[in-house]
Amino acid sequence: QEDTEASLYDRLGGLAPITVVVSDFIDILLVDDVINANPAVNKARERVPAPYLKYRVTSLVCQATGGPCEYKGRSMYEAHAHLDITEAEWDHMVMLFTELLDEHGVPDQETQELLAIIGSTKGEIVTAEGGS
Ligand code: HEM
Repeated sequence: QEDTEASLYDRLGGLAPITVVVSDFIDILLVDDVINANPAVNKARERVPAPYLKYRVTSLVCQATGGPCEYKGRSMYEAHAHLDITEAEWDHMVMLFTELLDEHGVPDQETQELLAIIGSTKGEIVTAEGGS
């Protein structure tokens, strides 16, 4: 990446479009049957307010894309270890995210960069041992 290239944050249009995509994405995950089949995730859904999650995920994405936010939440491992997230649930989440970016008209280059950022967290988030 050249120094002169705009940050991913700027190319996505800044905080307003990022908040919309994050909000839509969390709304989709909260009612998704595959994700909610995980009992620990389903339970967390009742305990953790959606607006809180949207705020935290937005500040993380804003920071990771080069925006002016500072993520102050837990590490990805601390936030997800108790959820026993499987590889299959992860793959399903990535599929839903990719579809959503397409619906919002996010171009291919920016989509690939966002998927790379998400992908870099997989090792901390997918902690389930077996299939389930
Ligand atoms: C299948 C994939 C995922 C599922 C099912 C999932 C689900 C959840 C749930 C249920 C919580 C609340 C946990 C609790 O407080 O008990 C949470 C927190 C969070 N997740 Fe995820 N997550 C996934 C992937 C991701 C990814 C890819 C990111 C960002 C790259 C992310 C960012 C966060 C953040 C920032 C929090 C809040 C941390 C805090 O409270 O300090 N999650 N997630």
